[in-house]
Amino acid sequence: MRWRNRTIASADFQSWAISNPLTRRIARRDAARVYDLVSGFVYSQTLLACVQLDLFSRIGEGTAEIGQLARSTDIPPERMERLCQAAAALDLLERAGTRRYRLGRLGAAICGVPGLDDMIRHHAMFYRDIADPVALMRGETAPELAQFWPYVFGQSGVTDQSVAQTYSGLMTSSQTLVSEETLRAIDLSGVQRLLDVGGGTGAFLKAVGQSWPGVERHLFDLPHVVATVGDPDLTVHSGSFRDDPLPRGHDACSLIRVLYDHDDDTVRALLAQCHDALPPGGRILVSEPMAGGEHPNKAGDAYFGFYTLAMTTGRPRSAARHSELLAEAGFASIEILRTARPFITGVITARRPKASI
Ligand SMILES: C[S@@+](CC[C@H](N)C(=O)[O-])C[C@H]1O[C@@H](n2cnc3c(N)ncnc32)[C@H](O)[C@@H]1O
Repeated sequence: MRWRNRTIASADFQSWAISNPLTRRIARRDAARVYDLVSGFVYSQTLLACVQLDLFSRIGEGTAEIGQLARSTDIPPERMERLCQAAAALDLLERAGTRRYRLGRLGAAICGVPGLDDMIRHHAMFYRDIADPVALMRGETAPELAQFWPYVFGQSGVTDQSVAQTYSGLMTSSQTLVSEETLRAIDLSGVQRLLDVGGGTGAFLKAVGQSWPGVERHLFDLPHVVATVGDPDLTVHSGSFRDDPLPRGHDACSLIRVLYDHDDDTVRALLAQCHDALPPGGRILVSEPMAGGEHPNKAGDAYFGFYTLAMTTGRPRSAARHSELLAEAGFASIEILRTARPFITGVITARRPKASI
């Protein structure tokens, strides 16, 4: 490895590799990847500008001319053209003639995911938080995300109904893909009563109802969050898992995108609570984006690593680490399930052993 890196890091080797027919392809690919790493932030900001200016919905299914887009967004035409060209380079838009654009494949895909535009918009805050990554890592900044997701600091943190509504709205809209992936991976046959702990506005339980209509669905979340649940088919329990006992009488419980918000001590206490609340043989389901452990991945380790850093709490965990924490809480039959899009979520199930008291 040391030899490999020393060789690759040599300028002479780089210029030889790019002209040698045997190594040219790899050298070009690596150079392009480095270029993308350097430019990644610009790409993200291009996307953010498109979303903030509603370019995708302005263009819709048709085409739009630069002058028209410039007038409707109050951006000078020359700059609008720059943005459209940048967006076209990223497959967000496509050229449809001189100074005219239609949606590109990625722009169309973004329109097809409900709530994704809101998710992208809230990244403006995250980007500000990571603008000085070293200061963030040293703890010298006051990240905005820590204020945006105040519930992680406990029940008392949420006092403003509008704050609860904003983050619940984001969670609900981003839940569609997570539910899809989770429900594709798990089998709920035999489950009679499911408690979704930290269930937000009930989007996951709604999806459970569609795929598993026989399952009785219960939701537990903070008082300000459950106040936004409008589904009469759900039984709602309000409380904080930090201070209140979890409701009993369920044979399964789920934690969807809950654990990565919290430190190990909170997670240990919560898993122990879930274990105690379940009957012997009861199932627990954990679904959230996961880090890669020995094989670091972009979504878990890079994106959520920094996201939770900016939240100033929580961390992404690998499936192996989740398994350790589940075993520590007394769970057995731990299974790491495969999902088609692990960058959206990873899924683990386990059971309270039949013999445990
Ligand atoms: C990241 S959101 C996930 C919501 C939902 N499970 C989803 O995937 O869309 C985390 C959820 O945990 C809830 N939560 C955080 N701390 C809590 C606590 N102490 N007691 C109960 N729920 C809590 C939040 O209110 C929020 O709804």
